[in-house]
Parts: sequence; C-alpha cells; structure tokens
Amino acid sequence: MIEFQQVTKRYGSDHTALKQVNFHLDRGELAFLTGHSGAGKSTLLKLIMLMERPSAGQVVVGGQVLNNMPRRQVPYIRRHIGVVFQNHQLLFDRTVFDNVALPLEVMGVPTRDIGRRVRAALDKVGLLSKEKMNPMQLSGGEQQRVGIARAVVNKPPLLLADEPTGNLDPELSADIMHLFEQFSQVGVTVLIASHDISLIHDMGRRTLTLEHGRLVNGGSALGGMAHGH
Ligand SMILES: Nc1ncnc2c1ncn2[C@@H]1O[C@H](COP(=O)(O)OP(=O)(O)OP(=O)(O)O)[C@@H](O)[C@H]1O
Repeated sequence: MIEFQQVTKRYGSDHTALKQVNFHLDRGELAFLTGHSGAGKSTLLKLIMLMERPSAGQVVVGGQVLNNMPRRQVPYIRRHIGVVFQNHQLLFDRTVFDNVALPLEVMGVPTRDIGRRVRAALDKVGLLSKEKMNPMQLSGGEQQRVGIARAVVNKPPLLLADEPTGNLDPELSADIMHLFEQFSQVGVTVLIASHDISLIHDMGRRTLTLEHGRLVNGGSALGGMAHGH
C-alpha cells in the first residue's frame, strides 16, 4: 500500500530531512512511526499526502508512483487517505454530524447518502448518540474520535495519524489505538506517528524509527521486500 524506495527529502540546499528511506507497508498493516523531534516524521507523512515531493527516490502509494503526479490529480489521490491530527481540527461552529459530513460534501456525495455514511462512521467510533452536539461540548477523547470518524467517513484504504493521542491520558489513548486496530483488521493500512514510547511498546506492533532522517529500525534493505516485523 505504501512503498518508499531510497527516498531523500531536502529542504533548501543544506537541510536533509529524510535520507535514503526504504520501507514497505502492506494492505491492512498497522505500524508506528517514531523518532526524536525533528527526526523527519511529519516530512515522511507529508510525502505520502503529497504535501511535499521527494528530492530523490520514489514514493508509491496504492500502486501509484507519486513523484510526478500532476497537481490537478492531487485532490483525487488525497481522497484515498484519511488523516487524523493531534489537535483534530474540528469546526466548533458546526455539529458533530456536520463535521463528519464535511469530506463527503466536498466530494459531492448526494445528500441522501450522506446521513447514512456519517452515522455509520459515528457508530464505529461510539458517538452515534452525540451527532447533534457541538464538538465543544465533548471531552478531548470524544473530540479525537469525531476526528477519526471524519477521517474514515469516505472509507479510505489508508489512514495516517500524526500524534493522535498527544493530548490524551493513557486510558483514552488505548481506546483510540483500539479503534485504529479495528480499522486495520478490515484492511485499512494505518501509519501512526507518535512520541509515546510506552504506548508504542504496549501495542507490540511494527515500529519505524527515524533518527536524523535515517530509518534505523523497521524498514527494509531495498525496495521493501524483507520488511522487519
Ligand atoms: N518546510 C520546511 N522547510 C525547511 N525545513 C523544514 C521544513 N519542514 C521541516 N523542516 C525541517 O526538517 C526536519 C524534520 O522535520 P519534521 O517536521 O519532519 O520532524 P518531526 O520528526 O516530525 O518532528 P516533530 O516530532 O518535532 O514534529 C527538521 O529539522 C525541520 O526543521
């Protein structure tokens, strides 16, 4: 589902954020991405989301080489990627329902289908009863679950999360991780960038570790054949 082949990303002429990164994530695989601040985690996620392009090497997502993807294609590629942020970026002047409906409206899904799909997503994260509330009235963990419902409402095959449990206590973090596991069990590929070493340890999943832009653990020698679990 995701393949990095010798990917290097430079910002400007002197700063290299990623150096010859190789890894491969299969469909339905759940993996963590970790490393010190500035190690290159966000840069790696941005390359997958087409917010940045590699300086060298290839990024392949869902069988498509992203390097030379024309700009007008970018929105279509992004539709296949659900993204969860730490600060969940919910709109506080809209209901929970409307927040989750947003990606479907942008895609032009007919109104008659939106209700069914939004409720299916809210049901998955256990928030069906709160659809009419304002996100402001919800707890931090619930707000994060609304963010997850919004990320999965159009059933993307790939889910990326950037520090999704950064503001949550350990118990709520475990709940959020359980949700990610459920998505991976139905075939969604999940990549979670996190600093939370103890949470990552408890999950016992594959972990990609970046150190100053190099993948020092969890990657593959070249082209992604033998990825270390
Ligand atoms: N747009 C940019 N222009 C120039 N340098 C950048 C840019 N984005 C990131 N960098 C630099 O690239 C390096 C990697 O940054 P990145 O945000 O990928 O790290 P990170 O591992 O996500 O860090 P954190 O955990 O603090 O978010 C850092 O040294 C950062 O300063």
